[in-house]
Amino acid sequence: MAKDPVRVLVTGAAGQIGYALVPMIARGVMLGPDQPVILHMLDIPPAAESLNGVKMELVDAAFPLLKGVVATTDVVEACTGVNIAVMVGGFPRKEGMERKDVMTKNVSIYKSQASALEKHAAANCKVLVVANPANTNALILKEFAPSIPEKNISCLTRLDHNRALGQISERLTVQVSDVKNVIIWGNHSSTQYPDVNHATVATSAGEKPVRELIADDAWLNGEFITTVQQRGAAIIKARKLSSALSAASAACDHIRDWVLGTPQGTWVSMGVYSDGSYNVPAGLIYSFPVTCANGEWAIVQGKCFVT
Ligand SMILES: NC(=O)c1ccc[n+]([C@@H]2O[C@H](COP(=O)([O-])OP(=O)(O)OC[C@H]3O[C@@H](n4cnc5c(N)ncnc54)[C@H](O)[C@@H]3O)[C@@H](O)[C@H]2O)c1
Ligand SMILES: O=C(O)C[C@H](O)C(=O)O
Repeated sequence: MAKDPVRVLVTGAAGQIGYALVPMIARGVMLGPDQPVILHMLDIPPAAESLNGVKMELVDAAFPLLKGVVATTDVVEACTGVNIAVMVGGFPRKEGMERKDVMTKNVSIYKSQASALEKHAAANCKVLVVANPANTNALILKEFAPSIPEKNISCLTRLDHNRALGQISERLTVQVSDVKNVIIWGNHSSTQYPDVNHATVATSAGEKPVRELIADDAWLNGEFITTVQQRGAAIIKARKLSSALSAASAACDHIRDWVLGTPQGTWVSMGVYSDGSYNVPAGLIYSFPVTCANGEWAIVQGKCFVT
């Protein structure tokens, strides 16, 4: 029997991440190839015409899984009945700025959208904040939507996680799909700590530690870390725009693993509220290693990087 459609909200849908993300969702990249979806797309009035253009393209693409499109500048209409909310709406930083420099503009958006989600989203809606500063925006959303369970509010550090996998795979000339269990600790900012101390690579002789295979601690403790920390800035310098296709893909990975589960023996990085694990103050939104099953994440314990 065909599944009921899932309603997925994308805010900032007329922007560049939105333009990369909505076709991925409509193709089943986020929720699976047998899961019908109804897309809710929100943007602000100056972007209304462009948003309508995205809607026209979604119709023209004739995605078999796409059962409806709501394209609106009305936050209540956008949030009504949504099961998943991907919060991309906001302003990206420009070259030379830190992500916290867009804080004033973006945080106020998350205050007002928190109450719309709280009042109008489906019960148990899962929320992913992408817009920067992502951890702070998620924290604001959590504080201003107290009836949404804390465990349902997360922010994106999967892009950093995927960037770390990508750097290891390039360095070792192995398939990125053979590398797993890196960890991004902390904020989606240049203060994050990308950790390879438990990461492994699948080889013909079994799983081997990344540190052993790379055999270059100076690179792993230096250039590797700064490359991952600074990758967002490097993309902005190269493209004159911030990352979009990789951010959209990471958002799909984040939601897919949260809803459908992480593979056995694999963890991923998610920005989630701290329960005090690893002595991170309780209530902060912080990136930890997590496994997911039955639609719930759990922080992986015992992977402390301070030895
Ligand atoms: N967490 C991550 O890994 C990650 C990665 C890449 C980008 N980002 C962030 O994602 C955000 C979006 O990036 P982008 O490149 O798509 O930007 P963009 O400027 O291309 O698109 C943002 C869209 O948000 C819309 N918007 C602004 N205020 C809004 C509001 N109140 N409600 C709804 N929509 C609103 C804008 O009109 C625009 O269409 C930025 O903050 C960027 O820094 C985060
Ligand atoms: O770096 C940025 O400002 C955009 C995004 O957060 C990224 O990491 O690519």
